Amino acid sequence: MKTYKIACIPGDGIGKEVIPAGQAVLEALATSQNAFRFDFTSYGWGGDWFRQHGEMMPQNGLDALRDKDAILFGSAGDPDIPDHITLWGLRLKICQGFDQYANVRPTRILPGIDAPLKRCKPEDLNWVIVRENSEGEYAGVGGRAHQGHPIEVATDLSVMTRAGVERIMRYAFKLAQSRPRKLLTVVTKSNAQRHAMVMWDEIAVQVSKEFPDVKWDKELVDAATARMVNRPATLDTLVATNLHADILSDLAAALAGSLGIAPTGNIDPERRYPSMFEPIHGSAFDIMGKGLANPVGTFWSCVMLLEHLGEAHAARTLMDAVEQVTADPTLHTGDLGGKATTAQVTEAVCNRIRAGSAGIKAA
Ligand SMILES: NC(=O)C1=CN([C@@H]2O[C@H](COP(=O)(O)OP(=O)(O)OC[C@H]3O[C@@H](n4cnc5c(N)ncnc54)[C@H](O)[C@@H]3O)[C@@H](O)[C@H]2O)C=CC1
Ligand SMILES: CC(=O)C(=O)O
Ligand SMILES: [K+]
Ligand SMILES: [Mn+2]
Repeated sequence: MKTYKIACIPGDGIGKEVIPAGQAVLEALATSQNAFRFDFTSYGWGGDWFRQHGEMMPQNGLDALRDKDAILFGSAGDPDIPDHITLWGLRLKICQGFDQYANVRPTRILPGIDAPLKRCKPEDLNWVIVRENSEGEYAGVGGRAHQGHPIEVATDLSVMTRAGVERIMRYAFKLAQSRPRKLLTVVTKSNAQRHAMVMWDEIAVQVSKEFPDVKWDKELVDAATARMVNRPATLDTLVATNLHADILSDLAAALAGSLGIAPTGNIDPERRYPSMFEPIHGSAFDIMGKGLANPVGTFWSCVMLLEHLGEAHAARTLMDAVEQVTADPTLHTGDLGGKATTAQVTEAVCNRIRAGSAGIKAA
């Protein structure tokens, strides 16, 4: 039987709660479908590892992940360690080390979820945000000098390469082409950022010629926020820089009901390295350790992981189970206005998976 090697990295905060939940639903799927197996290896990297070893993950940690079929990731972020240390020491080390340059963030309003926009029907909000995930504002280029003196200076330089922009544009156009509406919005800020973002726009025009059947438009990022709120149905696939898409995707998740339901894949489209799947949220210091975290963002990320592995049937089964559970408000966690715990939602999804496959076996 096909066995997939999956690295699990819960990381910090509620990552430690939602990743075991994700593993449980994947196990339930494997057991009930009996078509493939998972070989999970868990890594205790993150803030606790940092306290013991002075680093978020071992220097050569990527070597342990290299031969995995996929990585399931929780969050990097610890209340007692600066956020830039935790993020760069773990998540960005993996994303950049494995050149996972396409960060894919689908959002839609799942059944049973009371989204905050009163004029937005569920069918009006069905987006995928493609985030450039390897350079731009998060290239890590910059520095500080004269530290502690009145003349202190600090820079974070946004770096965009032609190769980097071309590959993310091509990925986004291809993804838009694969979706029914074949509609792409290129998010930019080329009015104020007059060098790299102008190149970004130019490359969008060039790459668009390879995709004559994709309708596309351009929107400045500030106006894009308003369009998401006021005219959500005019959007389908969006492509944006690392920082812009980071912000827009939290907004998208909130408009669909909660940060706790939104998934993402950090994809290496060329499959040179394993890709990494994670909920878009962070460590959620305010609720960590209480069993209150919504695991749906992780489950949906597991759906993306399964799709990446080519297990389309299992992916659909899991998404169906998740949607059956969100449809029941008694199974909503606090972020969705409910009282359910992480464990109750997880158990409910596992039960739906088992019931679904029992139904198929009986039929
Ligand atoms: N990919 C990653 O590893 C990420 C790491 N972070 C890190 O996480 C830490 C906290 O960051 P914040 O800005 O507070 O963002 P956050 O996403 O952790 O939390 C923002 C708000 O959303 C709520 N929330 C998030 N996920 C939830 C879930 N699954 N269920 C219920 N409620 C949920 C939290 O309780 C909080 O009120 C920081 O250290 C940050 O750097 C933040 C985002 C992504
Ligand atoms: C770090 C962060 O906020 C993200 O990857 O979404
Ligand atoms: K995360
Ligand atoms: Mn973010």
